Amino acid sequence: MTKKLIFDYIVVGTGPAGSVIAKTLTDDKKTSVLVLESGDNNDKDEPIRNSEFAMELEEQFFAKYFWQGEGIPQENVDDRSFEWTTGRLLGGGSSINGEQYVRPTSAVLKQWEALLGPIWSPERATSRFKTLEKYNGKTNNARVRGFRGPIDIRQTPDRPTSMAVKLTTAIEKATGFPKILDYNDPKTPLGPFTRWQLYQNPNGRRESASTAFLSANIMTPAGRGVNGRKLKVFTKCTVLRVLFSDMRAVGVEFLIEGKQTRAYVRKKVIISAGINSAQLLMLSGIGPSKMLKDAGIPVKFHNPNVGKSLRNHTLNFAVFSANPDDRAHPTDDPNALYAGGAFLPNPTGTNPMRRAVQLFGVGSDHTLMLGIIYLRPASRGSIKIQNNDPLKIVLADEGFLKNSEDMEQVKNIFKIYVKNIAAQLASIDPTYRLISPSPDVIDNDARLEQFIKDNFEHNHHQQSSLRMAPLSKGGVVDRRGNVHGVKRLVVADASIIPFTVDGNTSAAAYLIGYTIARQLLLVDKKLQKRKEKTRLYESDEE
Ligand SMILES: Cc1cc2nc3c(=O)[nH]c(=O)nc-3n(C[C@H](O)[C@H](O)[C@H](O)COP(=O)(O)OP(=O)(O)OC[C@H]3O[C@@H](n4cnc5c(N)ncnc54)[C@H](O)[C@@H]3O)c2cc1C
Repeated sequence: MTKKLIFDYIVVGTGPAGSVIAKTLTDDKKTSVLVLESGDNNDKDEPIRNSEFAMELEEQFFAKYFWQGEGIPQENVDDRSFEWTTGRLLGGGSSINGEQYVRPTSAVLKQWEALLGPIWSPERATSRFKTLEKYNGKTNNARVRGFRGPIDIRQTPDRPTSMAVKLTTAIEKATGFPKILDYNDPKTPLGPFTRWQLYQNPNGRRESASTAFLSANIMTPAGRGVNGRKLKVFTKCTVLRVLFSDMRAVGVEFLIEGKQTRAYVRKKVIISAGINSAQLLMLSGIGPSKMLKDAGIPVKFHNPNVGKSLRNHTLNFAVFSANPDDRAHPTDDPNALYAGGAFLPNPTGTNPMRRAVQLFGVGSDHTLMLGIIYLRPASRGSIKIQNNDPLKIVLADEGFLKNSEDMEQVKNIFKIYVKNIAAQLASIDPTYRLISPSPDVIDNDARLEQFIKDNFEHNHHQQSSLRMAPLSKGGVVDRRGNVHGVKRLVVADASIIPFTVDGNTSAAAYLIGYTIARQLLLVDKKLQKRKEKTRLYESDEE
């Protein structure tokens, strides 16, 4: 690679945020974008295309498709360590995740708007989701759903299994929330439902950021933009740091085919590296000055907020015996993946209209597992670099259950929701019995606490380590993703989520990527107009 690489923009990472940015910026066929992705293009691999592998991917974290690593032992979870990973392949996390499509609710987006202004309002978010999605499902509110966008969303299955019907009926009876048709309708954010909305084509294949935004109508298999699109995508290429001229980002240094190389920008560098974005900022001299100095990195801008405020939802499971005659998946739809679900408020009755709990059923022949996500954790973690080696894993402390309030909330979910759902399920079909935790564990506070620790997991919903907020309010980037303290450097991905989202995180990452790409284009347009005006003015003067 001898030619100097110069583009209008460089995008690091092809997860939901990076992919939508790359496509949106190059739509005009004038703007040039270089995309650098550490992983390979595995879109054709059976485990990636075939949604039936989703659960296996989540359990096995295959080295071929995932970043390999663990976070630091979690003090409040008996020093257990948990995977610190995301997809390392085209599409990032969206190519290996559990496919659940959940938009953040208006309650959360109102917080975003109050802090950051109208570009993040619930109304604008709804309008952007409409543009992005191609909803293949039912709703009572078609005005808020999109049916022609690039991301295929399948509501599935058409005919729910008896297992899903029993579970959701039990949730309905146990909580008093009636079943809902479309949980992504901002008007119906709470209640049980039999049909999940999954990132899938109509035929049940996985829809990822790669298949939606970097597909054959956008680029060739070699990563070149088609139909005049000025796009270049390099895979197997790991960005090491951002290059600066004074305080202005001018390019990046990266490894490709084992060689250290540089690429430069005319406009901006955009980091969309997900859980690795904080590390990239720190390696580039933006972060807490003491940590950077200790690591031997020259400080470009001291910002103690970098890597702080990391959040993740908690995940636990309750296991029920099931009726052997009930099927886990419909015979005609093995890609349905889940046996019903629900979004519920805090079980103790505080904030009764706000989502705090996500439930999802996973069936097998003789059991029903109920996944329980607590969506409003108060605990915060942090990301620290160990030294100036870009390939050295960070010290990721997820801070699970650090705030004792979180343990109380998870216990309440078991004591109130799980116990009542178990009672209702048993009354609907006595073959459904709560096996784990057993009812006596739920009734014993100390044993329940231990069960929650032993059984603790997470759903890889890491967010907010580079919060989008004013500097004085713990921010790392402004409302348009511009990194505080330097110029021409943007972060756009799940790491900038300003307030914890109340559902899975990839929809928020798509929203962030798309919104920021649109803002960049808008600013470019304004600058262009200003330049034209100046030119006119100058020619009048001549
Ligand atoms: C196992 C699992 C299950 C999940 N289930 C769901 C689910 O069901 N629904 C849901 O909505 N969300 C789910 N998530 C979360 C969701 O996938 C992420 O929130 C989402 O992918 C984040 O998008 P992103 O664009 O911020 O970053 P990512 O998707 O993480 O993309 C970052 C990209 O940057 C690349 N990259 C990183 N560092 C570098 C570097 N230095 N140089 C070059 N490239 C780099 C990575 O390889 C990756 O491709 C799950 C995640 C995991 C891991």
